[in-house]
Amino acid sequence: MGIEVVVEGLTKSFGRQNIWQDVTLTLPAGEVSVMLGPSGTGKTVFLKSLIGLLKPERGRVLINGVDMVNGRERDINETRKLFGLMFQDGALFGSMTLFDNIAFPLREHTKKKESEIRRIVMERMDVVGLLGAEAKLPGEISGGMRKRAGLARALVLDPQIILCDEPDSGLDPVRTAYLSQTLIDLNAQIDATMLIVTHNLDIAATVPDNMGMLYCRNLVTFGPREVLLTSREPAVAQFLAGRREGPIAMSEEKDAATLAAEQLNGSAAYLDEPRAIQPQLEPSPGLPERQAVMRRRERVLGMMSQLPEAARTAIMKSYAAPAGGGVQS
Ligand SMILES: Nc1ncnc2c1ncn2[C@@H]1O[C@H](COP(=O)(O)OP(=O)(O)OP(=O)(O)O)[C@@H](O)[C@H]1O
Repeated sequence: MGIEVVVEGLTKSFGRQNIWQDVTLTLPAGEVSVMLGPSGTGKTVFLKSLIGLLKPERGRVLINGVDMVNGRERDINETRKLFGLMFQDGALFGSMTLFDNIAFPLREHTKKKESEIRRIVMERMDVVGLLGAEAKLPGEISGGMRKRAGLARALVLDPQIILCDEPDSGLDPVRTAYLSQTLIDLNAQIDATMLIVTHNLDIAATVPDNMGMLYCRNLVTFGPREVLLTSREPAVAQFLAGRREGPIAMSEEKDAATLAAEQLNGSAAYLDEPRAIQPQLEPSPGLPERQAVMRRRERVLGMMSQLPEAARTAIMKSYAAPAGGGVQS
C-alpha cells in the first residue's frame, strides 16, 4: 500500500520571491490527489519539495518519519527510492528504445538479471498499454505514447508514492481521457499514493479522491474532491469554470475596480450557479477494485462534521448513488 505524505507549514521562496507559504496538507495513503492552480503558482516547486530536490525555508514533509526538508541526506536519499516521478515531457532518452528507456532505472539502481528486468519492463508496459512498442524510439511515437512510456518508467522500481507533473500537457481530449483511465487503473493495481499536478479540468473532475488548489501564494483548499468541486471561493469557481471573469487575471490577480465592474455587468454571475459533479472514474473491467475507495470512505465520513454543507451533501449523494451516477452540488 502507498505511504501517507504529511506536509506541515511549508514555505518556499526564491530570493525575495515568495512562491507559497504555510502549506499544510496530508496525501492519504494509497489515494489519488490532484493539485490545481494557475500557471506559475508553484505546483512544480511543490512536487520538487516533496522529494527533497528543493528545500523550503520553513516547514516539514514527513514520509515514514523522515523529514524531506531538514532530515539527514542519507535518509532523504533512501526515502526518495519510494517515489516514482512522471515529468511533463516524459523525459525519455531519444536514442534509446522504449524498452531500454523503461529498463533504465532498473539497470541503474538494482542488480537484477536481464531476464528479471525484461519481466518487469514488459509487465509495466502492459499496465500502460504499450506492449508491442518495445523497439520503438521516442521520436517514432505519439506524445500520448511518450507520456505512457514515462509513466511505465516511473513504475519499474515499485514506487509507493507517484508524482505526475502535468501528465496531460500536449495531449488531445481523447488521449487525456485514456490517460485519466490509465491513472485510475494504475491506482487499482498498485495502490500507490498519487499526486497529479494538472490544469486539466477533465482529469480534475474525474480522477482524484482529493483535490487542492494553489493560488496567490497560498493553498486555497485541500481535501475530499467534493470540497473543491462545490467551493464558492471565487478563484476556485473561476478556475473550474475556465472563465476570464473572476479574481484570476492573466498574470495573477485582478484589481478591485475590474472585479467590481464584472459584478455590476453580471458577467461574474456564473460564480453563484450550482455546478454538476461528475462521477469519479472506476477501474476498467477485469481489474480489482481500488483499495483506496473503502479507506477513503471511512476517512471522509469521519470528517464530515468539519466539511462545508455543500460538500457534505455532495458526498452523501455520491455514496448513495449507484456506480456511474452523477450528482449536483
Ligand atoms: N530553481 C528556481 N529558481 C528560481 N525561481 C524558480 C525556480 N524554480 C521555479 N521558480 C519560480 O517559481 C515560480 C513557480 O514555478 P512552477 O514551475 O512551480 O509553477 P507551476 O505552478 O508549476 O506553473 P505551470 O502550471 O505553468 O507549470 C515561477 O515564478 C518560477 O519562475
